[in-house]
This record gives sequence, C-alpha cells and structure tokens, in this order.
Amino acid sequence: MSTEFPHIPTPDAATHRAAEARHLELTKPPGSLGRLEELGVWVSACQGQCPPRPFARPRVVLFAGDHGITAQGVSAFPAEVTGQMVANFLAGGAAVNVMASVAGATVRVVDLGVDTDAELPEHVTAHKIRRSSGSIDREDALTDAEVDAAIAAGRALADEEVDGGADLLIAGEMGIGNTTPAAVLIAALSGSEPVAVVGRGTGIDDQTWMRKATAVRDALRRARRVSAHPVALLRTAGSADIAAMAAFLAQAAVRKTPVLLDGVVVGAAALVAEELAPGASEWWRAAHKSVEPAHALVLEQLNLTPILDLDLRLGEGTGALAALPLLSMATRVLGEMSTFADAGVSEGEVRLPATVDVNGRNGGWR
Ligand SMILES: O=C(O)c1ccc[n+]([C@@H]2O[C@H](COP(=O)([O-])O)[C@@H](O)[C@H]2O)c1
Ligand SMILES: Cc1cc2nc[nH]c2cc1C
Repeated sequence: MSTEFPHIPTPDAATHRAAEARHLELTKPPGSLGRLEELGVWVSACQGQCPPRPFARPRVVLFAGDHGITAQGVSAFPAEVTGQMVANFLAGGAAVNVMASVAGATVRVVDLGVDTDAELPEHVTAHKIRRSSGSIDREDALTDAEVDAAIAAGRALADEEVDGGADLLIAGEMGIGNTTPAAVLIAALSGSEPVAVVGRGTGIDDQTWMRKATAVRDALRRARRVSAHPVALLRTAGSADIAAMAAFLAQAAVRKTPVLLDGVVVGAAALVAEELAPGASEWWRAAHKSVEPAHALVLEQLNLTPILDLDLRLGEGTGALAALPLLSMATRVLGEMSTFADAGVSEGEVRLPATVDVNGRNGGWR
C-alpha cells in the first residue's frame, strides 16, 4: 500500500442540514443542549444519516512502541514500562480497560515497536515494525522502508476495524518517551520553539525537563528540514507507533468513520495526518485538552474545540473514552428525543436569524 492517500470527502452536508433542522424540532429550546447539539449533528453528517444511529461498536486501537530518545534521559519512567504496560492492557488492568468498559468500547492492543523480549500474542505483534526507534536528536527514527511499513500498518488497522464493524474509532498510545517526538512533530508543523512544546510528560523534574528541551531542540533542527514532507517528517522525528497512528487517523477519514482524538501524542499524529490527507480532520473531534502545552497548539492548528478539560495526561485513549459517553448522548438525543409535534408540546417564538448565536459564542466551533 502506498503512502499516498486519496481525496478526503467531507461529512455529508445535506445530512448536516437535516440534523440541524431536526434539532429545532426536538422538545427543548433551540440550542439549549449547547455543544452537545453540534456533536450530534457531526455524528449524523459522518454517518450520512439523520437521525443518527447509536454507536454499535466504538473501538480503541492502542498503538504501543518504544522510543530511542529515552536513552537521553527524557522520561520519569524507564523504557521497560512500555512492555510491562502492554501486558497490563492485555490482562485488562489498565485505565483504558476500565474506562472502555464503562463507556461501552472495546480495546485492541497493537505492538508497533515495543522493545521487549516478552512473547506477545500474534494478534498483538502482527503489525510490528521494529524494536524501539532511532534517537531522534542525532539520527532518524526509522528507515524509509520502516516508515512506509508503519503507514501501511496504520491504514490496514483502520481498514480492519471499519470492515469489522467499528463505527467510532479512538487511537490510544503507550510508549515511554513518546511525548518527546510528539513535541518535535508539533513544533515542526506549527513553527513553534522548543520551550513552547516541552511539557512534563509522565511527571519529569526540572533537570529531566532541561535534557528533554535539549533533545527537542536538536531533533527539531533535523526535523525542520523535512517539515514540508509528512512521510519524511515521520521517518526523521516520529516512530513506528506515531507513523502508524497518523495513517490510521487519515484512513479513518478515507473510510468515512468518525474519530475521537485523545491527548498530545495522538494530537501530534493527527497534525501529520492532516498533512498526509488534507481534510481528514473534518472526521475528528477533540475529546479533551491535555495538560501538555503542545496539545493546545494542535487544537488551535486543527481548529478543534476540546469537549473536556480535565487535566488529563495519561494517554492510552483515556481522554477520548472520558468523552465517549457525551458523544453517545449527543447522538442518541438527536435520534431518540420526541419532536414538539409528536409530544404535543407548544413551540415558542424563538425566531433568531442564523447569524445570532444565542449561546454567546463568537463564530462556529468544532
Ligand atoms: O496523552 C497525553 O496528553 C499524555 C501526556 C503525558 C504523558 N502521556 C503518556 O506518558 C507516556 C509518555 O510520557 P514521557 O514522559 O515518557 O514522554 C506515554 O505512554 C503517553 O501515553 C500522555
Ligand atoms: C505506568 C504508566 C502507564 C501509562 N499509560 C500511558 N502512559 C503511561 C506511562 C506510565 C509510566
């Protein structure tokens, strides 16, 4: 499979209009469910169906991989935690497992680049590219062949999930050190300086932060040369897991499947995905705003308003899972509420011109 993505269609405009019109018929003052209304309208437009169907198979794909930059001392945790957490995901003991269960989603764990000797099941390693990645402050993360294979893996994963019935996709990730390549990718694509993108990750102290800032500075010097070329950027400053995630997010759009985005690492992959497949972001909503400073740059650049702001910084898809019940509610409200006519409720006299935003917002949001 090539690294070229086809033209990305937009969610269906006629269905979008029908869903907005339906909201006006439902037994509530127009606009009174605030941003939940737009979320339901978006799901409807993605499905090309009004009223929208409730999600039948929300799915988390957890992209796991290690990062050579951890050798420079950029994380609060040792790299072996990535493989240990993969075992925890498979045993059902991680936050993502509990939160997915509460939200009605299922979880698939995929090892793209975990640096472990542990024997993992074939269904976990089937898309494995390599162990860890190059230390991006001094060498490329991946070879040309590896980045192409990682992109093919991400596309195949999205195809497999959509073909398997997934109607809402979430990319989660696990990888000690991965907030460093995420910061570099975001800085390269937003034209930001290292200090604006280097955060505390897993909870690093000031000395570790200084080492991380140096690593980001050096990696960014290498990354800026290729920032106009998304595949080369992933090869230079990404990793197998981030490259696969970017392709997964782009392919979800190709397959007209809505996506809830998680935190800063998924955000970095999303920024690259929008370069790989312009317009893909129309198929995504930002579930939350991570405490990592670079995440705000992602949301601004993609023009996405986060649903939640809960000071999360875990990853694993947990922020997306926290927002999933709200997205499900937004979908079912639009599908299942009674209309004024059906319920025999009198309509009011709210006749606002389309340009007036009764909720006091300035312009549209998504
Ligand atoms: O999703 C986020 O915004 C987020 C913010 C900080 C840390 N993380 C998670 O923490 C790990 C990376 O942190 P670090 O400090 O090792 O680079 C990785 O497994 C991520 O899933 C995730
Ligand atoms: C324990 C642990 C769990 C995680 N899940 C995602 N990133 C993580 C980082 C650590 C350190």
